[in-house]
Amino acid sequence: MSVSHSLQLRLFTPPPTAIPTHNHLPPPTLLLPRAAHRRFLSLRASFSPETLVSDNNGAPSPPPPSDPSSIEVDSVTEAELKENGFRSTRRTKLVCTVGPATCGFEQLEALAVGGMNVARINMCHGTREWHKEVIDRVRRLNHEKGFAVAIMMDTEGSEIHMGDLGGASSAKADDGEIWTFSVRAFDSALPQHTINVNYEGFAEDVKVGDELLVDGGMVRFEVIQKIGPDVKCRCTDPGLLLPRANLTFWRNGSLVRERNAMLPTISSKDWLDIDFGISEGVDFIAISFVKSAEVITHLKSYIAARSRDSDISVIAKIESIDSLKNLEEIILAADGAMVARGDLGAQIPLEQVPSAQQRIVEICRQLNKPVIVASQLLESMIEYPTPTRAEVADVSEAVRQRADALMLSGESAMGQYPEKALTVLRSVSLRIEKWWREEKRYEAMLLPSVGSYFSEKISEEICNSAAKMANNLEVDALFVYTKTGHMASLLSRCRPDCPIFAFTTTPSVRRRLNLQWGLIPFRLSFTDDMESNLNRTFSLLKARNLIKSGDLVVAVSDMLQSIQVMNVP
Ligand SMILES: Nc1ncnc2c1ncn2[C@@H]1O[C@H](COP(=O)(O)OP(=O)(O)OP(=O)(O)O)[C@@H](O)[C@H]1O
Ligand SMILES: CC(=O)C(=O)O
Ligand SMILES: [K+]
Ligand SMILES: [Mg+2]
Repeated sequence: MSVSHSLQLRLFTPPPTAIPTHNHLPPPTLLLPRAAHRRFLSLRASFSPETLVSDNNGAPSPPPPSDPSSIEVDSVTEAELKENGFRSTRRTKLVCTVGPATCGFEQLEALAVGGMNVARINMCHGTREWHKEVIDRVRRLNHEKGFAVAIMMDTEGSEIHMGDLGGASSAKADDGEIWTFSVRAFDSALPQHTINVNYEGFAEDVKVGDELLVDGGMVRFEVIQKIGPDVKCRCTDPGLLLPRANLTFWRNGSLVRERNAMLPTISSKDWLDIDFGISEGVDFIAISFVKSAEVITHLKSYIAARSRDSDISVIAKIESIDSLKNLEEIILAADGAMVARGDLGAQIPLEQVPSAQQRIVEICRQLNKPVIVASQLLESMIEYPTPTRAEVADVSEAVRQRADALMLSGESAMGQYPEKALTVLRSVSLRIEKWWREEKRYEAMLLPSVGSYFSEKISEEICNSAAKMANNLEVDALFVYTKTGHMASLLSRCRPDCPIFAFTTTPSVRRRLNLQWGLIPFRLSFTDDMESNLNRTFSLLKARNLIKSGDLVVAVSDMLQSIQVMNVP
């Protein structure tokens, strides 16, 4: 088999008659037939000369269908593009945890309209039937209203957590109060000031004098007495106890984890949930409390064997000391990562969380994996309609670090102002992104080569060059034609100034691209003939008023490894 790669750099200038020339291109001087105006500079790396990619004058391409509906993009993006143009589209993606406050069809639709790119369901809470209904509603929303909201299933993991408070939505623990934490299964209602704990070994593992942290320290207790399965604790830091909040215990200032470190990352209940996720065709599975790369590799091969066609991306949640120790290899094995600051902040000192976040975001970018910054971004908005200034600063910092996505947890799952919280994420993202572009704050981040094969390295070089060209020429958009989504993610990694229109053939790839920075995923059927793909895309997008004549575009594709620069005819 012959191997051929071509890196083509084309400068396509349309005839001057009908088409306004972009101010970065010199006006053409002669009126010639169309083909003669295609000035191209081509730089080719090829292993076999006879397979050099031609100038697309080979096989005739099928005529472009005239039906404009054969390109799919979500209605919110479409409206945004029409109203404000390319420059103002949001680049940072938004994930919303769906809970009792947002599980209805209209509520989900309001989130989608507000910019939700990914809906997260947390298997810690609710029944499988409940989750199935949410998945069905999101699917219906996509189907009926043209959204491409992806679904992320988050596993429970083998953490130690409280029971469900006997149906109460929360309970207040006051300073000095004595509460009982028990592994007993209570048949009837819970006695007052009693908390059920899910971990059998709890009473054996804790010692009198240990500090017990609820929800990473939102509420604290001191262990004062052990009576069989019951552990009596005195509240030292008062606060609100939420159903199934997680529990950690500390001894002499450090986390005790000898025993729960032996618990599997994926519990037997998690495997059932994963089977459920696979059969429902979720787009992402996020694995809680990942300790090593092996568990990710293991899960990925399990998914591959179970679901031949539906690719599910595996997101490693970084929320434990072990995951920080094995960070590079975990991220390398996974398809993406989440900075799960809630639990992370319970496992390492709080003041170390910001630097851990920065490191995780940076490594993900270098290894070309999408990264989500999660937890407490707008925590006060669970109760109040406006965020604190500190929360806005925290969101800004994550956007400034150029994370792929931000996530709402309780704010959207059970808060009073889910849509308002989403609006805050959206407007802060837009503002910080704009500021970044205006200030031309290009970071001096070296993007190492991530591919193992020569053809992958070529793709990387093409994307790096295309992104640089797009910035230097101040083009309106990058176009990428990608079957697997890989070229799109390589462009996203460069964090270019302009939006990236990612054309892909399958709905599931389109949904998964929705997690990545700066990508506007479109579904479009295309061929190996780039000339015909481009012409077809131009006419379809023009018919929907999404682009106009004269817009300057840089296009790359993973079928024909090329870079083309052109004005929309
Ligand atoms: N499906 C659900 N049903 C009921 N309550 C939910 C559901 N999903 C989330 N919640 C509520 O929203 C809160 C925040 O949601 P989130 O999923 O971020 O919580 P978490 O338990 O802190 O996360 P994790 O367990 O992954 O660390 C939860 O503590 C819970 O009270
Ligand atoms: C999201 C999550 O699991 C955490 O912050 O702990
Ligand atoms: K979880
Ligand atoms: Mg967690």
